[in-house]
Amino acid sequence: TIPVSNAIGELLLELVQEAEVPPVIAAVPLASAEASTLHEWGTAARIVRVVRPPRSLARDSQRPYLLTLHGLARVRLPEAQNAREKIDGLAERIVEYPNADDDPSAEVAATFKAAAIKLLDRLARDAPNESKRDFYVKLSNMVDEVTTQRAPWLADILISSLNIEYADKLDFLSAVQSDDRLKRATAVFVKQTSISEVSKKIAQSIDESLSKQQKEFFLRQQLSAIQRELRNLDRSVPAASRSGTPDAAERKGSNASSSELDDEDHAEHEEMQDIRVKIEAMAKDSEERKMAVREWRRLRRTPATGIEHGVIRNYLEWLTAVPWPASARTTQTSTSFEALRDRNFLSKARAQLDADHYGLEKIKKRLIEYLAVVRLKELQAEKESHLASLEVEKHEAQAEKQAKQDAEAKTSVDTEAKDDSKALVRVPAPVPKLLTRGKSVKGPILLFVGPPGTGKTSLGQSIARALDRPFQRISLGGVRDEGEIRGHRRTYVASGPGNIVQALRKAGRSDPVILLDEVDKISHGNFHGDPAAALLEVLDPEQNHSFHDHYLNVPVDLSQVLFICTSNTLETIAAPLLDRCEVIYLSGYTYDEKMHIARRFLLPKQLQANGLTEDHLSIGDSTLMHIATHYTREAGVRSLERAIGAVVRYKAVEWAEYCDSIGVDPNILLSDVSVRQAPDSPLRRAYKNVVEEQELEIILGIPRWDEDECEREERRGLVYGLVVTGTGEGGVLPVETIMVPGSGKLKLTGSLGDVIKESGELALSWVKRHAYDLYITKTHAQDPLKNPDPMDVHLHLPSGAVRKDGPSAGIAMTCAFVSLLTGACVPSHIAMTGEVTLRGRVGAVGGIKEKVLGAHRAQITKVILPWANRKDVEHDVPKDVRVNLQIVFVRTIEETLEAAFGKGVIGWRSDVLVESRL
Ligand SMILES: Nc1ncnc2c1ncn2[C@@H]1O[C@H](COP(=O)(O)OP(=O)(O)OP(=O)(O)O)[C@@H](O)[C@H]1O
Repeated sequence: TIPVSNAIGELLLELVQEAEVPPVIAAVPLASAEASTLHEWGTAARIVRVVRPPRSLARDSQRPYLLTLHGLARVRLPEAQNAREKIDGLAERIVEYPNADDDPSAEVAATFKAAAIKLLDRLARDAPNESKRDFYVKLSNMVDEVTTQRAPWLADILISSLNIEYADKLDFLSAVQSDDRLKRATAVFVKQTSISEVSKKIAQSIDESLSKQQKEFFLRQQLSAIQRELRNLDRSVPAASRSGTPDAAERKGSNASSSELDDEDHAEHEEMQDIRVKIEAMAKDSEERKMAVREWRRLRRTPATGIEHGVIRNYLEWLTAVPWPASARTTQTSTSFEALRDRNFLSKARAQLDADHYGLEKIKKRLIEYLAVVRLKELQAEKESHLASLEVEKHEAQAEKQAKQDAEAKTSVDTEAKDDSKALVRVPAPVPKLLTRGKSVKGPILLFVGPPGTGKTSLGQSIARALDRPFQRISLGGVRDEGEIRGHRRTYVASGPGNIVQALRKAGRSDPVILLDEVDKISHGNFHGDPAAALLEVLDPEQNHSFHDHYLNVPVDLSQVLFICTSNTLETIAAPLLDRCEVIYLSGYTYDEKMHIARRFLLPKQLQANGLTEDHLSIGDSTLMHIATHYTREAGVRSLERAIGAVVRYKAVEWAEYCDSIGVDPNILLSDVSVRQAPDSPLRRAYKNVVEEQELEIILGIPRWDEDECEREERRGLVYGLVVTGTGEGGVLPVETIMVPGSGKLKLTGSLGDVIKESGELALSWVKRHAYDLYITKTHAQDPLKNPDPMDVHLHLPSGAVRKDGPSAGIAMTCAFVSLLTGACVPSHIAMTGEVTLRGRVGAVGGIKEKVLGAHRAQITKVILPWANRKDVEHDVPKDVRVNLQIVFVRTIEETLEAAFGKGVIGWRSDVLVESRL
């Protein structure tokens, strides 16, 4: 059955209706699919049926007639080339009937049958479905059973019904003789068989290479399809049947609106893409990129539901989140170098430090020097790397030029008959390196040492602000495990990177300022490794460009990070760590400085934090001073800030109650309230925006330091020494002595170390040696502790739980023994520090600034210090403290006794004042 155009269809229909027997026509194919000329051979066929298109579509001229024909014999068109126009008019006389009644030879028929069966078997094997296979099998059986005479007829049938090239079919149609037809059919079948064999082979090999990936792909597709189905199933369960379950409401909510929780496939895909983009942004050939690529591949291979998948994914997230220099450079150069290139950088930095901190002049000066050095080095490094990149560009241009020249030379060498002298051996010039890594661009590591609350941490923040870099703080207090700094290996459950890498990630840039807080509180070697040793690697500029974090397991470049350490004391810091740092001492503030800090920084900060303004609350100088002296006793300002915060909060409550009572919004200013005040009401309260000194007891409670003041008394055997506590704060410590019945021994208590014990014994020995000169005994030979009655001396330093050591209490203990044995008292406004020798000399001691400031805070008015410490007082003690304090410098114990007890109070037999100079 073939479609024919409407015109031909109408004609044929007429013909059929007019004819008595079914008419015979010639069906002639086109010479090729695209050609407009006819083929020379066609088929004579009887018309079986002509079908008109349905009436509803009749007007549609595109709709063809369907013509069913019964083929009878081959026909030939001698004038096929120009038969086209005649055909359109349906010519009557055009064909010849060649005679094709000869018998084929048995041999040719057998070959034909073999070829046909082979092809049909192959087609049956490769058939995509059952019915096709049956079709080929039936044909094959027909071929097998056909007689030699009928073989050409079967060849005609096979060629017409198989999927064979058009040109081959036309060629076959042109054959008339039986043998010729069989031979041509055999050739076509052999060709078809080999085509199908080759294409099967190709398909198989492609299939093998794809099957692994496809298998994974198909499985994943199936998995997600199953998950989707399960979700749909879950949604279709009636809400009532789930209402008893705890998460019913939640699920109901998610059904109602298409929540982002449903979109997990999409989110998952986006996250993976994000990781991918970050990996691609990493520097080529860098360790981190290699590692990331390796892990990425592993991730793709592991099933998404496995534990391993989560571990690798977590690792990749960390690895890609660290700001690696190459990926970060583009963003950070623009901002951090911008700040450094600014001509006013130093003056701006100075202004920043001044805006954040009061006083600390020497420290600020040192910090400005430090910042200047950092700036110079960074700019220098940037210039060098710029030059290096120019060098690289130059080198690349040269290499390109050289390659071009070489190519030209080669062609000329080829044409000039292989002249050896022209063959140039070029040695490539070494490629200059880009200075991107391993280049430390910072100054020394700063270590701020001082008592709590003296602004160490906030100075670090100011430095970061001045450099326009992110600030991160890592608290090392109580860090016992090396893993906290270096991370834990990935084999540990729930492992992660150390706090250095975490800080880098949070900073988001490879050049932040990282403050290592409380380095003195880090613990040293134990069975968890040595965190202090790990810190050494972090801080060593020679090593930290390839810091090793156990979790990431690739070197991390810390050379761009500015590290600043803080500590309360130097005593517990390991020597190698101390060696890497430049120590800057912050020794505490005088009351005057505290007043300034409170007024300019702490009060405004607390007002803002508690939602008030200066209009709502003002605290007078004397009130602030009362808070500082009676409620705090510290080197820093942290307790002061807390106390001010408590006062501000108290007033904030008062203000809110007041506003509620008069019915106004608490946001308005106090000055506005007076205008809008509501008429008198019984609920109305009063509000006073000034805090007086006497109100403090109601707000802050009973002063903490009043009792201590009272306890400082003038007493036999009691002397006040000056100390520095473990946190670096200076203060006053009483040295108490009493006589108890005994046998002339010395008893020392109060958690004393060896050195302080020895200096106690030394002081007593000196007093015993000079007991006669001091009018304690009547002869040189008498022991003051055995005469008239045998007694023991007990020396105690209060705060027994706090460990004390050092030689600096020497003169205080000596004075205490003298007071105990003579009965004379040292006034309670005097405090002293100094080491004694057996000869009665007074030696220099440390911590003078802290001690003097501590004495000043404790309202001591006279301090006795060793002569050798005059320079410390001159350099370190603020002028306003020196003005308010009488400082006496002493060289010997005799001078100390005179300064402590008063001139002439302690008698001295003058005949012994001659000391041997031998
Ligand atoms: N000179 C100052 N000027 C202004 N504010 C200051 C000054 N010194 C300290 N402060 C303020 O005191 C508070 C405590 O300071 P910070 O936290 O820096 O103390 P720290 O020395 O780091 O203490 P710690 O040793 O306990 O860590 C901060 O709010 C800080 O702003």
